[in-house]
Amino acid sequence: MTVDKAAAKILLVDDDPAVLRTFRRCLEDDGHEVVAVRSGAEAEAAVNRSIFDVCTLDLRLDGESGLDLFARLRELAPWLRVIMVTGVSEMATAVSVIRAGAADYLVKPCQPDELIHAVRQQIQTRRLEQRVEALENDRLERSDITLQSESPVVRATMDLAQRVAATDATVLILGENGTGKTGLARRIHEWSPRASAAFATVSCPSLSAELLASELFGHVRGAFTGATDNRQGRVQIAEGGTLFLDEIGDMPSAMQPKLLRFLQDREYERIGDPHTRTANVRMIAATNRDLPAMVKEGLFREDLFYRLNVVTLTLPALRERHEDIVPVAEHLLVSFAHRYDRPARRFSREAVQLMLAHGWPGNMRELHNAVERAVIVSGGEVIGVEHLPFARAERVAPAQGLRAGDPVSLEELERAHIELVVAGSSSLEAAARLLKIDSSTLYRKRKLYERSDGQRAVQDAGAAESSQQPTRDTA
Ligand SMILES: Nc1ncnc2c1ncn2[C@@H]1O[C@H](COP(=O)(O)OP(=O)(O)OP(=O)(O)O)[C@@H](O)[C@H]1O
Repeated sequence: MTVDKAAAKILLVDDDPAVLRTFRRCLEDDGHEVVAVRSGAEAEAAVNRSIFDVCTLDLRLDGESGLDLFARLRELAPWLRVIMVTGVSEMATAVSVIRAGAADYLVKPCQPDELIHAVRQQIQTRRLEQRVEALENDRLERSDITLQSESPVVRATMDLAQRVAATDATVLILGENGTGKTGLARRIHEWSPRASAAFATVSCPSLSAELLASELFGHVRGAFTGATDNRQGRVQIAEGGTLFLDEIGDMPSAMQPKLLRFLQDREYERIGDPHTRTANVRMIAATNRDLPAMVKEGLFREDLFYRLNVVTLTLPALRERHEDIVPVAEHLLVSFAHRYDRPARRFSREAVQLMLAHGWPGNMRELHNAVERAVIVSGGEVIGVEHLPFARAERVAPAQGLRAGDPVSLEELERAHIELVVAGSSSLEAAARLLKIDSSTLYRKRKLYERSDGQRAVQDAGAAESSQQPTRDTA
C-alpha cells in the first residue's frame, strides 16, 4: 500500500501505559508522529492543540466511557479517523461503535502488523478525503476568480503575466496575504504551453527542511526514519509542467542551497539516492515577505533571490485597487448566489459604502469570505450592512481584543492569540517558534480557521432560515 506517511499524526488514547508504549513504538517505527495520552481530558486537549489524522481509542478507559469520548472527539475533529480498541468480550459494542461512525476497531491484544495495517488504511482514507476536498475547493475557487480589473496597475501586471506565461522564465509573485498570488500562478501555468501537464504546489512554511527536501525531490525507501516506501517528489509530479513554491520567503535556510542548485541546473537527487536526475519544470514562486530586506539581513540567500527574481509580478493590496472592490464583490455575489441557490442579487447602497470604507487587511481572501458569508446569511435579494462580517466585528469586540480570563472558550482564545502572534512575527516559522508548536501545525491550524469560518457562515444561514425572520432591505 502506498501511503504518504510523512505527515501522518496519530493520537493514542489508553489508560494502560504498557499498551501506549507498545503502540507508540510500533507506529513511530512505521514513521508516524505519535502523541499518547491516558484520559479523555488529555485527549480533548491534544485534539484542540494539534490536527491529528488517526486516533486509536480504548473503549474502556479508567472511570470514563470511550464511547462518550468518541462522540466528543468527533465533534472537535470531524475529520479524525478513530480506531476503537476493544476487548474480546466487547464485540457487540464494537459493532455499535462502527455504526456510530468509528472508522475501524481492533481487538486486544493485537499484533503490531494488525495495528500498522489498520492505521495505514485510515491514513490512506484520510489522504484521499483531503485530496478530494482540495480538488473540490480548487474547482469552486476557480469559478470565483475574476481577472477583470479597473486598476491600471493590475491590468499591466496581468498583461505582463500573459506575456511571460508563453516563456519558461522563472516568475516571482509578490503581494500581501490573500492578494491572489496562488490564483495568478495557476493562470500563468494555464496560459503557458505547459498547460496540459501538472501544476504542483509546495508550501514552504508548512514543512521542516528535511521534509521539504523530501516533498520537493522525493526519497527512497530507508533514506531516513519513516521512509518505508519510495516516494516521488513534487518536482517529478510537475515534470513537463509548473512547480509553484508558495511562501518562498519562509523556506528554511538549510533548504536554500539545494533549491539554488535546482534552479541553476534543474538537477536534483532524491533523498537516499545518489543518481542525479534532471527535471523539466517551470518555476513560479510567491511570497508576502520583503525578500530584498531579508537578503540584507542575511535571512535569504542573495544568489537564490536573483535566480528567482527573473520576472517579478506584484499584486497590489485590495485597498490600493479601490476601483475593483465593488466589481469583484458583485462578481462573487453572482457566483455564490448560484452555488448556494440563494436569492441575493445586489448590495444595498450602505453596504457598498461600507465595503468601500473598509481597509481589507485580508485582501481578496477577506472580500471573498465576506461576500460568501453575506450571500449565505442574507435571506432576501439585497445584501445589507448587517450581513457584512466586518460591520458586526466592528460593533462587537474584535477577536484579537480577547484577553486571558474573558468568558470565551479556550479554542477562541487560542485562535485570537495565534492570529496576534502571526501578525506580529516576521514569518510563520518565527511565529511557530514563539508559540512552541511546529510550523506545519500552525499552517494547518490557519487553514482550519479559514474552513471553520466558512462552516460557521453555513450554520448562521441555517439559523437565519429556521427563525424565518424577514430580511431587512436597506437599499
Ligand atoms: N480576482 C479575484 N477575484 C475573486 N476572488 C479572488 C481573486 N483573487 C483571489 N481571490 C480569492 O482570494 C483568496 C486568496 O487567493 P490566493 O490564495 O490566490 O491568494 P494568495 O496571495 O496566494 O494568499 P496567501 O499569501 O495567503 O497564500 C482565494 O479564496 C481566492 O479565491
